[in-house]
Amino acid sequence: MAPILNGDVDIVIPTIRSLDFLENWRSFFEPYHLIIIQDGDPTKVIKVPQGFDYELYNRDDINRILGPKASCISFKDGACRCFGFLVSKKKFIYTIDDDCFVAKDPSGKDIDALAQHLDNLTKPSTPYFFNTLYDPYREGADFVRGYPFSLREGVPTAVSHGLWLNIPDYDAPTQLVKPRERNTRYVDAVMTIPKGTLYPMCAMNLAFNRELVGPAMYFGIMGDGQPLGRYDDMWAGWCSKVVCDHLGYGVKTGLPYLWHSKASNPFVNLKKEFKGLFWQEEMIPFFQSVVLPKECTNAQQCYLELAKMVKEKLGPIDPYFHKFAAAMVTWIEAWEEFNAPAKAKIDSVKSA
Ligand SMILES: O=c1ccn([C@@H]2O[C@H](COP(=O)(O)OP(=O)(O)O[C@H]3O[C@@H](CO)[C@H](O)[C@H]3O)[C@@H](O)[C@H]2O)c(=O)[nH]1
Ligand SMILES: [Mn+2]
Repeated sequence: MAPILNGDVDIVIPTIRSLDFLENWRSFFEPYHLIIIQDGDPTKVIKVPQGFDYELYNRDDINRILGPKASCISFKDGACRCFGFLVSKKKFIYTIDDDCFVAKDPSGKDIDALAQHLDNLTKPSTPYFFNTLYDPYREGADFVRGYPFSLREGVPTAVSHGLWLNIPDYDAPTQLVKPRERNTRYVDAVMTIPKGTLYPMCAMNLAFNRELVGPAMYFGIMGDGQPLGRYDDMWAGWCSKVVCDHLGYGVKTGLPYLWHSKASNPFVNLKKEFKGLFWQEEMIPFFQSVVLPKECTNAQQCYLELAKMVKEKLGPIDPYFHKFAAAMVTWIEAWEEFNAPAKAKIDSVKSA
């Protein structure tokens, strides 16, 4: 793949707090364009540190730009970040939370997380056969004996999922029983998540190829007025993984690390997550059973088919999933409006 230029990347940041953390990233982020999604009170002024090239959207902007379609963008939840994915025109997206800082590798060197993500996204993935020496395209590694030569070309990588030192991304029950647990383990590896395997995608340190999988990176209707929160990135991770598996794209996890500085309140988190803790026992078998039609040849078409399946298969769990399926269609309508001129198969879903 051609080398990535600064102009090929947007950094999307959801914030309901402050952007002071950007000072810590200045040497790595200053050459790139930022898309800041200001959640919460639109009258609050969020200061962007001097010298950054950015566009900032608050709730009033989202409502003005999307009109009635704004209903598919969450309010009072980090899920609002997907509005930035929608309005971006770039090939690559990196999204990061505002309480994440530059981590150091075991040698004490600052980790340029964005550079590692872009390296992950420009090298192939190996979803069809696991390489036990991890990333075979990395300097100093290769495919091990017995690895089929017919599979060594790999497939395009659509998602790069990074990790976090210090505060781990635990669910509320785990946070409550292990309040002082910190992740101090730096694992020097990047792995492809095998085809047919789901994973808990965390949006704290996440990059993806917007052209390959952007339409499937919808973070759902969470937060204010919704029965669920903190399953925004999980939902997008399950949807994008089944879409990548269907389209023959790869998903990687591992390096880079960043330093997650703040533990969110476990009691607030428990309230947000509560229904998800048991609904996920039905959502995950649903995603594991998804088979997308071969006629679906891009992420938009796959996503509209998924919306139909969500309505049919998850709708019986709770009326929320009917709303969710409708929001998935609205998201694609907005995506088409902002991106692909070609009309996706929206009519067929609408008539379903
Ligand atoms: O109402 C809100 C709450 C938060 N944000 C912004 O979203 C990110 C993540 O917030 P926070 O760091 O408080 O949440 P964590 O529990 O550490 O993060 C995990 O939960 C996921 C969000 O569901 C997140 O992707 C995971 O990493 C910050 O930038 C907040 O400012 C918001 O915009 N609105
Ligand atoms: Mn956090």
